Amino acid sequence: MISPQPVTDLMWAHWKTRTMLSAVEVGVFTELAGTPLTGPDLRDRLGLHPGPAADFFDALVALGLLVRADGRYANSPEAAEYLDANRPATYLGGSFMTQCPGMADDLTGVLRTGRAVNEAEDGRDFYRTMYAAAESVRAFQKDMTALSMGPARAIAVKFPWEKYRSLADIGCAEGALPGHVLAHHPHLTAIGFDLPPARAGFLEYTGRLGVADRIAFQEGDFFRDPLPSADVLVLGHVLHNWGRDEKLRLLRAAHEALPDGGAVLIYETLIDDERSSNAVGLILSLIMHSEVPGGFDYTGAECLAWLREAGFGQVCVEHLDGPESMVVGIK
Ligand SMILES: C[S@@+](CC[C@H](N)C(=O)[O-])C[C@H]1O[C@@H](n2cnc3c(N)ncnc32)[C@H](O)[C@@H]1O
Repeated sequence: MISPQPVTDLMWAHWKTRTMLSAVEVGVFTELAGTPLTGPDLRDRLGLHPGPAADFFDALVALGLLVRADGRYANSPEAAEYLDANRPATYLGGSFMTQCPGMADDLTGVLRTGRAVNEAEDGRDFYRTMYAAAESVRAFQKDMTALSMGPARAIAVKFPWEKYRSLADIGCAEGALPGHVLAHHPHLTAIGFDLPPARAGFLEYTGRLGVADRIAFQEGDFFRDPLPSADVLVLGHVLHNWGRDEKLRLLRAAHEALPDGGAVLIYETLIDDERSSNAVGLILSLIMHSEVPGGFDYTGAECLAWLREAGFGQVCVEHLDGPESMVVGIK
């Protein structure tokens, strides 16, 4: 008999997400920061009804977000790091709250029409609209940090930074990648390169990480201006916004800007070469179809071929964390 479990698991995934979001919304993880509490104390501080509270807290234990010891609840290490609103350099809860509810409601329409829900014509149009108001710039940047925190921290330890002195993050948003890499590697300096509206958020976020004296923001348009020069050029979740020709244009520009021996480092939720196991990579590609027409996610094999076409001799793919991988090309 074929078990229905794989499909019911996907339905329950929705409820698991909903439970985490309610915990973020009522402030469970922020309340528990540094202070384990009994169930009744936690419930009273959060103003929750006694009926469902115990099941709610224990569900969070089962989800790995809380731990329970000696009758008290405490944050798991992951919840303490990423869901406590008082730790703004690593807090992801706010972005989850805005990204998750209703986010995918328009997917069926996109599948039927092939048109972006926001009616953007391409990536340029998407950013023009997104960056029209300061609040939407900051909200977008926080969403980018929620996506790039995992790969940024993995890249900080997996890439051989000891061989290099400088990096430039092209399309840096808030600067999660250079911020976390510099926090791990005191010998490095960095430039964050992005459109002018990204500046304020970049300075605020990297300032919080205590690396402001080794990092600078350089405004520019990567389709019009030369890329900054550095030993390593990073393109994180950038190529997937664009069509094949623009992807190649960016890789050629990176090759031109790098010194001999310099590296381009691309990180994305790379689709596996068989296009059958990295569901997040494939779903993110669907999100590109619904937000930035022309953009698409791609496999490691495709990226290696583009890098060779752009002139990079030595190229490789390495898994980072969860659905994310990096592709490196040496000039
Ligand atoms: C999808 S976000 C990725 C942000 C970040 N690298 C990350 O991994 O979270 C793409 C970034 O490219 C920037 N960008 C888009 N068009 C650009 C252009 N023409 N020139 C420079 N930056 C651009 C956007 O402002 C945005 O910060």
